[in-house]
Amino acid sequence: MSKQPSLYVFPTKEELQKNLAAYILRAQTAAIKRHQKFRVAVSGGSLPAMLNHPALIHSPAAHWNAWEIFFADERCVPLDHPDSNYYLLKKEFLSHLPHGAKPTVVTIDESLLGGPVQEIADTYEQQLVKYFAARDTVKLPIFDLMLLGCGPDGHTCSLFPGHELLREDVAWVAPIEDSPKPPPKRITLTLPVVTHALKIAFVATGEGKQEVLRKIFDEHPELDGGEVLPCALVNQAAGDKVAWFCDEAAVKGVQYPKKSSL
Ligand SMILES: O=C1O[C@H](COP(=O)(O)O)[C@@H](O)[C@H](O)[C@H]1O
Repeated sequence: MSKQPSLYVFPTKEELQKNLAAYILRAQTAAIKRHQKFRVAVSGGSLPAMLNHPALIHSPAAHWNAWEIFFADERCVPLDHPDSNYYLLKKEFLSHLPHGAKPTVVTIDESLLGGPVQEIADTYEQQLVKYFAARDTVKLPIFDLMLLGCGPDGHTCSLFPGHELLREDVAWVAPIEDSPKPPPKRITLTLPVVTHALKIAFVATGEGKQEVLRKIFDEHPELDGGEVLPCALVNQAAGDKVAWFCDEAAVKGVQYPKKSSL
């Protein structure tokens, strides 16, 4: 059995969204069967808009009230600020859900903004402990699904190339105060938490992602002692739990074997 991530490529945004919806609903159904809940972590950036498709939003297979939505990373700004990942998710996805759909959405504690970022991270981690500890009396939470973006520099969540946070192996949620991409103050799930999820889906589209996808899939800097990009670290650690959803523009020039259907 292959232990490699799957790289799915679709000819249109519409096809990508439909296949992503099918993948998410499959993960949801399996999770509900296992533990009556669907625990998913969601990124900001270009990801929330990809969820906005009738194949997901209006699917009769979606059990919204079983969804527990967490943030893969969040910017330390008010929840109604355009930089907030919650704000984006609400605008692009949550506000489009059918009447009566009431997923649980776990946001950062806004009352802590302005104080230490460490406290915002610790408080978010305590929220995770509250949701996960009853089932997972273990070292790490087990998300049913991570829905992640990939920045043009290879970052995911708020885990940036070369940053010391990539070595964090105790905390579930960590603060970052020097994010190279604004805003500088954020919190993020840590790499061990991300790679411990049952399934991890990346979405990367457009020619702006070509170069980084070539590096992630075709180059092996670790063999030459080079710097491994955060998205590549997830690929390495999580193997066939990882599925990439891309369009043709993003994978132009990528040699890694591609798939066209789930
Ligand atoms: O800053 C962030 O960027 C990444 C990637 O965003 P994208 O627009 O290139 O997809 C995103 O996944 C992360 O949640 C966000 O905080």
